[in-house]
Amino acid sequence: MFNVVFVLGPPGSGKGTICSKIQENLGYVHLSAGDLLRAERERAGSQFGALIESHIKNGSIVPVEITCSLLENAMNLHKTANGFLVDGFPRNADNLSGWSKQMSGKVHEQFVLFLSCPVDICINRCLNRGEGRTDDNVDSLKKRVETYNNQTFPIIEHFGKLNMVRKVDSERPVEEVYEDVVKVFEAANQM
Ligand SMILES: Nc1ncnc2c1ncn2[C@@H]1O[C@H](COP(=O)(O)OP(=O)(O)OP(=O)(O)O)[C@@H](O)[C@H]1O
Ligand SMILES: Nc1ccn([C@@H]2O[C@H](COP(=O)(O)O)[C@@H](O)[C@H]2O)c(=O)n1
Ligand SMILES: [Mg+2]
Repeated sequence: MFNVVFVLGPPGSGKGTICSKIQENLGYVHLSAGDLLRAERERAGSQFGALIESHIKNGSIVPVEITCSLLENAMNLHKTANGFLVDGFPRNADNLSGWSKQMSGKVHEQFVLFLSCPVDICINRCLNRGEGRTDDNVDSLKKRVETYNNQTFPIIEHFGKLNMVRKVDSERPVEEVYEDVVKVFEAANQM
């Protein structure tokens, strides 16, 4: 059974940055749903490239069957990992129900790491990220934030009702955020 930590927060809240550091130090494997979708978009022969790009530009959510299969395939490549950081998933009700259908009995969901940061700061971080992403522009970011507010935040609230959310303020410098994140992992792994 794979241990899974979902990592959620607004676009630009620092999910990828913090997950890299956890992967480096705590033996969890970082799987970013967005990165997996971008890789699938670029894969020669993929039948989903155009569909994925259209969702990415519009800040909308790709059907779960595609994303969940990419995640499960990636997990199966790292069978000895301590656990997986599933970054940017589940993002909406379709993601959540599809994941439950495909993954129940195969994973243990430890908790949800919620990186909380004001949206104006997040948008500025994305606009200055400098990675050439097709969705790091003002139009796409407006739509991504709308999707986050209307579809993703309710998923965080859903997990909150199950007492699974560990919230960390990610408006602060990376090192400070990471220090608190490590405490969350230490507490979870002592139980
Ligand atoms: N705590 C922080 N303080 C300042 N800048 C940060 C912080 N965390 C991340 N950044 C920077 O903000 C940008 C976005 O960070 P990152 O890619 O980790 O966010 P993300 O949550 O994964 O975003 P997305 O949802 O768009 O993939 C990057 O340029 C990163 O270096
Ligand atoms: N569960 C997901 C995750 C992401 N997407 C699409 O990818 C875009 C970029 O995601 P990042 O986490 O890298 O910011 C996102 O806006 C979605 O279009 C998705 O569909 N499902
Ligand atoms: Mg990211």
